[in-house]
Amino acid sequence: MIRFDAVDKRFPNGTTAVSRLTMEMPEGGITVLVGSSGCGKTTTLRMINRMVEPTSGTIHVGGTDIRSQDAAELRRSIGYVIQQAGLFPHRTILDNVATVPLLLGWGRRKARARAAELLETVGLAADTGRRYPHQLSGGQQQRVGVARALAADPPVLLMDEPFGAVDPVVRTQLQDELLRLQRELNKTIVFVTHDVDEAVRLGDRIAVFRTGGHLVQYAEPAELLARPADGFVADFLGAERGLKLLSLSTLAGVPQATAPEGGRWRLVLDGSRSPLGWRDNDATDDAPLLPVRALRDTDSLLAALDESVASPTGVVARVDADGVLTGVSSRDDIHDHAAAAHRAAGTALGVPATGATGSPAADTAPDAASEAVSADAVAPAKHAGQAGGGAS
Ligand SMILES: Nc1ncnc2c1ncn2[C@@H]1O[C@H](COP(=O)(O)OP(=O)(O)OP(=O)(O)O)[C@@H](O)[C@H]1O
Repeated sequence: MIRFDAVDKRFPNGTTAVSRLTMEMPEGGITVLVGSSGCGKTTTLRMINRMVEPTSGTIHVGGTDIRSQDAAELRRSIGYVIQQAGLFPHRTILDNVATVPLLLGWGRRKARARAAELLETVGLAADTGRRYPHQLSGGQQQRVGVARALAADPPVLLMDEPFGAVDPVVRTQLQDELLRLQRELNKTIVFVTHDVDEAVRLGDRIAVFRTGGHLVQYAEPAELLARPADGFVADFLGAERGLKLLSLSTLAGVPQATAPEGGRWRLVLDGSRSPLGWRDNDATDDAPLLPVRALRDTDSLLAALDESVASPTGVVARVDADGVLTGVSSRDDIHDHAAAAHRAAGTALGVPATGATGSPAADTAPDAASEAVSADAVAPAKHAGQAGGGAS
């Protein structure tokens, strides 16, 4: 766990970057720091590995006051990933990844073996190791950056806008990879981003900062979206707060019926009972099938809502993990469930907002028990590994 106690940072030019920051970043979780430009996110991150020293207050990592540790040693024990990856241009990818193990005295052979293993872990081909950074795409460079940060197997990983410079498709892939890695590695990750969707997708907890390094709200994504502490947080989260909240709920609890027969639309299946598309019975026999985006229980309610309005059939095809049809869900059932998920998260007007809370234990859980929505349905979709995606 990382703990900030009344931490201030004032730079010599008089700028207050961080003000009286008290918060805990839980072990094995992803804590995301968000807020407008210049609000102190990077300064907060860099104080954790002593690249920036606090003006006052204390920071503990794993129970140890970081001032009691040698700064260089501390830095080597904490992974650090930045935008543009920050790779050494004249070193091969393998040597870039092996940097910290070599500094730690592992020996060249062992360090390179570890580097090769990590390239595979982050989804890069083995021969990537022989190349130089300029011979890789931006997304590949970011993967190398993550591999390099993981090289010495540090318990803590600091990530400063690591996916900020890549296009949206690659960004989503990198986010998926990070979530996959995190399920295996269980690191304590502190992640800075400007992007609310990225924060909601990745964060176990999200800290929203305002200029001057003031922590305005610190909560789980669902609570943040359902109960922004004030107008600043609500504005920062954006107009589609309600839809973003649905990206955190899964389709699991939505009722299913058998696929329609005899009406205008018929679901065509292949030999393994996987949906191929919708047949319009009013159209000619040679008319192409209408595409179907079949969804699994682990897909998000947002994906289901999207499919339910995009499909003229008004129903969403549901499949199991093998892609085999399990039934269909109606637009009305999906809408009802979406509304229930909102109520469960406490979005009803008039629910008092929660302010900045330093300790995770101080936050109140949404009162889900009274709502007609199953626990599965409000489980974060990201942990199911299928956030927003459709079955294919
Ligand atoms: N070395 C420095 N000397 C003086 N002021 C600094 C220094 N580093 C940062 N600042 C100021 O401290 C404030 C917080 O900066 P910081 O980089 O932490 O913000 P940020 O939230 O990460 O911003 P961004 O999202 O734009 O990266 C800003 O006003 C910035 O100009």
